[in-house]
Amino acid sequence: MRVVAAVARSGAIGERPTGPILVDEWARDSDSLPREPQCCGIAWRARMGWRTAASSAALAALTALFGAGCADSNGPGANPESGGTARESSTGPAMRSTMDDIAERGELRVCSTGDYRPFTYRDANGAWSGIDIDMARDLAAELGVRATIVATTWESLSADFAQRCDIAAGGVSVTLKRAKEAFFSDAYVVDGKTPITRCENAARFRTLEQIDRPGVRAVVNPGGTNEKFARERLHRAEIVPHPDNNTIFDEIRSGRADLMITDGAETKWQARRHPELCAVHPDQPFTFSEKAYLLPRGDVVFQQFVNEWLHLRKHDGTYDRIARPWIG
Ligand SMILES: O=C(O)C(=O)C[C@]1(C(=O)O)C=C[C@@H](O)C=C1
Repeated sequence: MRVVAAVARSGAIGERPTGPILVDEWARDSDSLPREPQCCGIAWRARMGWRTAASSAALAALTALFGAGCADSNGPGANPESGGTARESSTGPAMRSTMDDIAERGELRVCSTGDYRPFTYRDANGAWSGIDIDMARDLAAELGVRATIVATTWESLSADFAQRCDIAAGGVSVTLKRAKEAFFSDAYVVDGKTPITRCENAARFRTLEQIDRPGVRAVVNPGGTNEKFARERLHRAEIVPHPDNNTIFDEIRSGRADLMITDGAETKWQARRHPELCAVHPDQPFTFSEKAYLLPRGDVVFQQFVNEWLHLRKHDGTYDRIARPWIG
């Protein structure tokens, strides 16, 4: 699993970067990130880059709300003593945000599935753990509220999120389908789909051509990007649905299924837990995908805050500290 140190450090807002800047396994980045110009109390991060293009209209509205001085940090309003207008307009009518609802409620509602380690897990006693569970708790602490984890499923994630949650966390992949309905935070992990199988079969299932053959049983959890991948890419192999993602790897161990194609991070975690299972080329997966937090559509204020928090936590050691016990 690779970690995104910064999604895009150059280019104007809305401009697609040449590619994510990656660091190896949880490596710490240096302090050498370029400083972003602060504008009207908001860091207009160039690293927000192309993903923010989706919210450019909302950003434009925010810019208008906070004043034209935002456009030029050397322009009128940049210096509070210059008598410019930016400061005045920033005290104008406040833009209502999920941030305000969270503060009033005293609670951050976090949708999570609890079935995808190392990111989210709910044990038999109902206790939650995982990298993204701890990260969500850290976000709640930063907001000065309690975190309430709201159990959801991959099939009902989008609907549950829209109705019941402020954020969804737990290995959520960025997809364009979801991006039509919600915002995403910046990505914090780059991953992709790769096979996991019993080790004696690892050489047999390296390519999709090898896997997609009659007689091969690929077990699949419903509702997420795994199922989408399997249904789009496997036509001759048998797709074996298994509804419980916490017991799905037992299907492979027992021999009832031959393999599963899932995210590299999960194959590594499960292979460490079950030595008879092998992650097949988890660092050269079949696909490119990113993990991010799902956020309310249109709420640029909350999105900006979450991105600032995430950026700092990726660089102050918090993310590494939380992730290390899960990834070794
Ligand atoms: O849908 C997504 O966002 C996911 O990445 C979740 C998903 C999936 O693709 O089904 C990924 C791996 C886990 O095995 C469970 C769920």
